Amino acid sequence: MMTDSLSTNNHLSSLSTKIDDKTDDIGWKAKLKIPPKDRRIKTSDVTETRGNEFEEFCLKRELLMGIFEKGWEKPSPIQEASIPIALSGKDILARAKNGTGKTGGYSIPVLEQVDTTKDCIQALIIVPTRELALQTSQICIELAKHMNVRIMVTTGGTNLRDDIMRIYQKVHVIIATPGRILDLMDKGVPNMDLCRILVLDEADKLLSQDFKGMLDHVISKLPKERQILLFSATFPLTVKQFMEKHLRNPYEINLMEELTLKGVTQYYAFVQERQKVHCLNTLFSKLQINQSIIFCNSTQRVELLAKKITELGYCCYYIHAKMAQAHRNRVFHDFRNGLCRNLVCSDLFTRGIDVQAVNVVINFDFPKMAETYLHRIGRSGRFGHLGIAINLITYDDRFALHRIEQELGTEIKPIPKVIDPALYVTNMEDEPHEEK
Ligand SMILES: Nc1ncnc2c1ncn2[C@@H]1O[C@H](COP(=O)(O)OP(=O)(O)OP(=O)(O)O)[C@@H](O)[C@H]1O
Repeated sequence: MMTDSLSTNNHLSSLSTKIDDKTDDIGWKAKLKIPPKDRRIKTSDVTETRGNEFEEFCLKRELLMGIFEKGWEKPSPIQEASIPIALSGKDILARAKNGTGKTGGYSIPVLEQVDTTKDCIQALIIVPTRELALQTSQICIELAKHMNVRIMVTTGGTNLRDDIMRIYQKVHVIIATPGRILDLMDKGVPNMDLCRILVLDEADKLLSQDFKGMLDHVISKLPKERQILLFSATFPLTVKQFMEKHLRNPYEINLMEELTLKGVTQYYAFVQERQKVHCLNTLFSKLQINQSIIFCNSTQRVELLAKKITELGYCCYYIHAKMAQAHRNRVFHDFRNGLCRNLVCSDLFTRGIDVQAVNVVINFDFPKMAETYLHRIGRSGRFGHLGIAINLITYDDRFALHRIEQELGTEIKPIPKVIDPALYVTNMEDEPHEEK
């Protein structure tokens, strides 16, 4: 009898534990600090999913908490496609449109795979610019908020000795620009023996001539058994050689039937070089700019134009690679926080930079390459939102305009007298808005 009642009691207590677990299971989500919902219209570039939930990927509870507290309710198409495959340990080449969530597509599986009981570097994420490294590390830190993962960012333009000291403390994930991580590796500072995951974000840029084979060098320092994840919106043929050399039977994801974003309407205005500033002035007076990014083709022109815009009476920051890093950081930080409406920049900001409030991109100077054009206009219309891209085209640019239109299979229309605000202005009533 005794035994029976004991076993019944045990049974009851295990039942109540299960019920507790269950309520806890429901309860943990209710306790999260979820940011206000983003109710802006989104295009099918991010809404056309298979209907998966983040919970379905068998992620650690702590990671799920970070994802939901970031305001990410459901995985975007690239996240649905890449997370399960990356978790299976396969090499991946993933191509998806700008602003559709590639960062989450690799950082979620990276964070999930880190074993926090081990005191060693387990993943290396490389990106082409310092600002992008900062942005990416910020996202990883937010996603890992409830985990014990130690994340470190290391880029040029900062004190090398400080970074060396930090690496000697416990680090699990490093986010770096190529020059700095190679510097550190050449000094034998980070122990990469157990770093089994390498991510190249904006992979085609990292594998371009701009980085002179640096990535081959980085890979030579990693263990033989490793997983490589390549992400970008553009994969020119030049990437093939690298793939054949370093990737093992990679899983290819290509979510880009068309190349341009559905939410971004593109226009051109024919102008003479000397009319460009006047034309920009007209655009400023007519457009409803929430925030804008204006691209020039050289650092000199960035500074000159920023000066002219300021003289016209508009608030404007500028950023390019020849500025001191501390200054660059301040500009990036303040622009992202909406302290100024317009940012003039070089191609430093062409890739990856995510400022959700940008609804207008202006190519003050038209780029030469279709890839550059695509990434530049992708600074607006983030996560399926609306935006416009306006290109100032001189006589000399006319062939490049047609070539890029053809290469991207897209239409860049002549600018109409009036641009319908419905194409690029969302109701920002619920959002913080600073008058300039
Ligand atoms: N699942 C999600 N739900 C809601 N928002 C998301 C989700 N995933 C990402 N985002 C948001 O979408 C924006 C764009 O994401 P991200 O910068 O990763 O895009 P990307 O594809 O890497 O863009 P690019 O090609 O320009 O580098 C970010 O502001 C990010 O917070």
